Amino acid sequence: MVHGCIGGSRKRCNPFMVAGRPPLVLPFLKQLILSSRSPTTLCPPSRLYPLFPVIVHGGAGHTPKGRAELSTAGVREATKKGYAILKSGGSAMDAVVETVAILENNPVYNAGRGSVLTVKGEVQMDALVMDGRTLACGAVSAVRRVANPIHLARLVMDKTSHVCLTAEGASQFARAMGIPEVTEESLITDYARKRWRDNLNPGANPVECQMGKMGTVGAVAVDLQGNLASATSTGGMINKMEGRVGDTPCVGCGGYADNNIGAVSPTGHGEAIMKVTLSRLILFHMEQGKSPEEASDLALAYMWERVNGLAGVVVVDPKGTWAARFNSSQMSWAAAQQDQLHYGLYKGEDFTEPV
Ligand SMILES: NC(=O)C[C@H](N)C(=O)O
Repeated sequence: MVHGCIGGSRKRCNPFMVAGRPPLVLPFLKQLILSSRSPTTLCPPSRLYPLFPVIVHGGAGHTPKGRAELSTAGVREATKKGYAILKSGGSAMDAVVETVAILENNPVYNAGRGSVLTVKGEVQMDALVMDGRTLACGAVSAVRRVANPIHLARLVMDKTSHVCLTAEGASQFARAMGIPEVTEESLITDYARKRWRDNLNPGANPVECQMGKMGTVGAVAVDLQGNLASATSTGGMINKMEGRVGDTPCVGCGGYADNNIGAVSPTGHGEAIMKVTLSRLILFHMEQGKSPEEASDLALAYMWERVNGLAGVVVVDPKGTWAARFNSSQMSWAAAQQDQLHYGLYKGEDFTEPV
């Protein structure tokens, strides 16, 4: 099985990495640059001077023609916002949560407004955040009538002693936190309703349909302090059973972040992702010395071999080396680093433009 060949190993010792560093580190770097001719000897300890990238996905699968442009445009815009947060000294956690919230508000994606519907025609959403500094995490599953499940997941992390709140308990917590309840209708798009109706037909195959058109959203980032974070949000799988919980809110499946290893946010067939604990499997390979790209490919290949799973991932290590990989036919993704925006949709694409 050949994987999506978007890869993001970026040069770590590029003297241009000085761009955007806080003023404090500039004299040190200047001195290093002046005292050496070879760029490879200029590389400062990357833990101290990470390249603060943010890498974002808008779902793996096959995006129908009319929606492909919208899908990549939304991911690019959200990535720029996340990057601006990092560049101004914001935390990786703020960057990934706000990036994902922007995508939840965009009806193009299967998250927040635009979520796919359950078999009963309702919206039940899952979300997860994880902080690589402390391994703190927060999740919500099967939550209804909130505009931004990712904000609620963060509140679970910040304000409770639990990791995951589900269904009505999550809604009660949202009310207690003063998060306004939105109507079910405001989360449902015509497109989601059409796909729901189409998949109610006895001959329909909702999983296959979903593999054709996904749209979960997620982001990983490294900030100026070298902290990593991951955030993922989804409406789940088309016409899922009431109460179905997918990979997204499950730590190690729908995301992971550990400052010592890396951060991952996946998208794809949740049941397959859960069976191989995809995010943690990728980090396991990185712990064994594999790059984000190699680790992603190994884990995606394993998932395909063992359970025929299709998925995509964005991954970053503490040095800022990143990858966007998928074994589905497409994944809309974008990454910002060193004032460059990288993005793509089909296998092999890596377009660049200034941020
Ligand atoms: N579109 C997706 O990525 C679906 C999500 N992983 C789920 O199974 O809930």
